[in-house]
Amino acid sequence: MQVMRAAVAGASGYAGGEILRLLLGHPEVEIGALTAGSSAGTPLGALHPHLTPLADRVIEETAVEVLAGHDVVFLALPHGHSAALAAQLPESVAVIDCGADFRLRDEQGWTTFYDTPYAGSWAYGLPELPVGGGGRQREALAGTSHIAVPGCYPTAVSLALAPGYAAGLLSGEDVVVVAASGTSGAGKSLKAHLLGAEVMGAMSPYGVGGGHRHTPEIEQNLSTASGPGAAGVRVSFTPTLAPMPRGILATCTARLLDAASGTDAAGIRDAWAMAYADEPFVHLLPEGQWPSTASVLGSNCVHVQVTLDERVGRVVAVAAIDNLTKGTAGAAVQCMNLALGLPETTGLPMAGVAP
Ligand SMILES: NC(=O)C1=CN([C@@H]2O[C@H](COP(=O)(O)OP(=O)(O)OC[C@H]3O[C@@H](n4cnc5c(N)ncnc54)[C@H](OP(=O)(O)O)[C@@H]3O)[C@@H](O)[C@H]2O)C=CC1
Ligand SMILES: CC(=O)N[C@@H](CCC(=O)OP(=O)(O)O)C(=O)O
Repeated sequence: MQVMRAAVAGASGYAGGEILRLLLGHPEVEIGALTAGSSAGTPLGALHPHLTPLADRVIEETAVEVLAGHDVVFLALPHGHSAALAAQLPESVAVIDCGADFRLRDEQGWTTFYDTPYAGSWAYGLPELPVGGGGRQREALAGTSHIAVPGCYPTAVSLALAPGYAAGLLSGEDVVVVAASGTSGAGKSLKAHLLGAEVMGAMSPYGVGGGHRHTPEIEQNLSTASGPGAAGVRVSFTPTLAPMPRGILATCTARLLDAASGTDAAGIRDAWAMAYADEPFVHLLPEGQWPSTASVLGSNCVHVQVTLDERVGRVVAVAAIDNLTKGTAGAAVQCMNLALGLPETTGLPMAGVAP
């Protein structure tokens, strides 16, 4: 097969760096242009010393002329930059956008949570998401040329809870999610609250009270899993910042639907086991073993566990991912594989780095 040439815009950032780490191990891809903003002209090795084979490659300016001429372009830029760039790239180029710009199908949801104009929506890049009524989201991705990579929290939360919605077990009201993220989720540019002394040894919530922009994306995904005709899903989502560089641990609880109130813990487990039996990257852990961010570090896997809190009639589902791998760059490469017609798992790590 012909080797594909891939360009990475935002190569100096955390997401761009992780895409490059994965592409270095991808057998069907040759790394083309590396572009960014203020760091144009800098050797990549000065910014990502861990990417040794690319240390001498010099970052270029992010411009259409530099990115065109590749088979695939990864956009790992701040929100609001993707639409203008993507519109100018030739149609033959597959575009995989790690930003939020094209994730939401509902314009109202976008304008409530984002401050840039609504750009529309692209095929949503969470292949494993069950689609209510049958099928998976991957069917919408095969051969598509423009894909919106999910946000990191929506990936963890959606995969934790979706089997319960696809199986018609969970109520869409009264869903509560608390998720912790490592600091790399906030990007590389220094932010006052992420300076070492403040974040080390502390866990703190942010976006409290329904203000986090991933809320509509999580609701969109769980509504997709519920299927047409089902009531929409409303989520109370609280993110927290954890003193670790990478990882997301999402703890999600939802009430059993009245119609499913006779379901016991074994029945819940069966629904999750069936949903993920054939998914290469989503692992329902053995009973009694709970996900930990340490076990998915550097891998494209999602670890999931679920149980029933019988006393209060709530399902408790927990998922762990590496926010930079399955939460961004791994998902982006998985989407590229689907867009280009390659086997979905090509070049993606199944094993984490531990201890
Ligand atoms: N970090 C994460 O866990 C996740 C990130 N994402 C998304 O991925 C995208 C990148 O995030 P992340 O890597 O964390 O962010 P970083 O802040 O680490 O990197 C941002 C990148 O964008 C470049 N950039 C900034 N402004 C411009 C500009 N005006 N023109 C060209 N390039 C520019 C930067 O270049 P320079 O350094 O030269 O200024 C840098 O390469 C964002 O949309 C983010 O929301 C999605 C899911 C999870
Ligand atoms: C710890 C932290 O700050 N995390 C980021 C989420 C990063 C992410 O998923 O990115 P998108 O911006 O692409 O949606 C946040 O909460 O904003």
